[in-house]
Amino acid sequence: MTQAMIGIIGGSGLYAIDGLEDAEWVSVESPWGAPSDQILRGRLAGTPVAFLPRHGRGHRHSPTSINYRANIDALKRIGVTDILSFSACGSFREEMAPGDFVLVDQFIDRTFGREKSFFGTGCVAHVSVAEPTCARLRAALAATGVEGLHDGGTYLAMEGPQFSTLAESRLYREQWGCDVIGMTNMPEAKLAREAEICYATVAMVTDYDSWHPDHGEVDITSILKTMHDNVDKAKAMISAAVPGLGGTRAPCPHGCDRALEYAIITAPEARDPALLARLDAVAGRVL
Ligand SMILES: CSC[C@H]1O[C@H](OP(=O)(O)O)[C@H](O)[C@@H]1O
Ligand SMILES: Nc1ncnc2[nH]cnc12
Repeated sequence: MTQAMIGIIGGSGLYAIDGLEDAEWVSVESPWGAPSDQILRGRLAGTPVAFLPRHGRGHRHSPTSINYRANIDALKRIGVTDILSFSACGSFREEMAPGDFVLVDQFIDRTFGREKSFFGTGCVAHVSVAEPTCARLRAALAATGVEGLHDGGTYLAMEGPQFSTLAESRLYREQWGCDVIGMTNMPEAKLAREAEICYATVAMVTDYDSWHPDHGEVDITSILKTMHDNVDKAKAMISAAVPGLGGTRAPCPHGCDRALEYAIITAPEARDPALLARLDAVAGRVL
């Protein structure tokens, strides 16, 4: 039986968490390059936790330059079974107001120019991301009952780093039915699925993007202020959710932890040994 270790990826404004027992920042080497930062490892109410600041401490990496593969590989390598991703986002819904949190259940991936898979020439795999976040983790987060929580929402992942034009904002909201927008949760969620790690996103609303007639353009100063106000709520949510996810971990009822079971289609004799070596942590279970 697997022991749960909860990975927490902190987005803009969330660069560390407090209250971890035996906390230490550890360096994790990955064959996929350098992760965003060291990982803060410790225990929360006895449950092993590994925290990674997505942009690095001091916010050094842009959404495009984050090495998402190294981040997910490093978390897998130190034993993470479940990831709670925390992210700042813009809102397309009047009722999803700045300060509210949205438990994302779907994504539209409009990012480009990022490495989106651990697999490729020499080892081809196709996993399903029809349900890109884990319903079991979402339920645990919903049960924390923090104020202003919306259970379900579609997150538009854009490349950035510039915010959207008004026409894009209206398109995503009116034609595509998106609820929130951010720049980082893709390919992160896809890579977590390839690594067989359950993944859930808490999108923390900081602004109304640019569509809202009463709120004007997105402005980074007010985003950072709202984000600053959101951080305590995020930390409270982490403290409330993590203990219930700890202990011996039954197989995920939604199959996130078995995503690779039938996904690799390259014949064993056609596989590239160099790529297989890099896949040791991510896909070692099935290789
Ligand atoms: C600081 S606003 C733009 C920035 O914030 C979000 O990052 P994260 O998802 O890591 O919180 C957004 O996606 C942009 O990268
Ligand atoms: N409006 C917005 N668009 C993209 N990413 C964001 N992060 C926070 N607000 C955002």
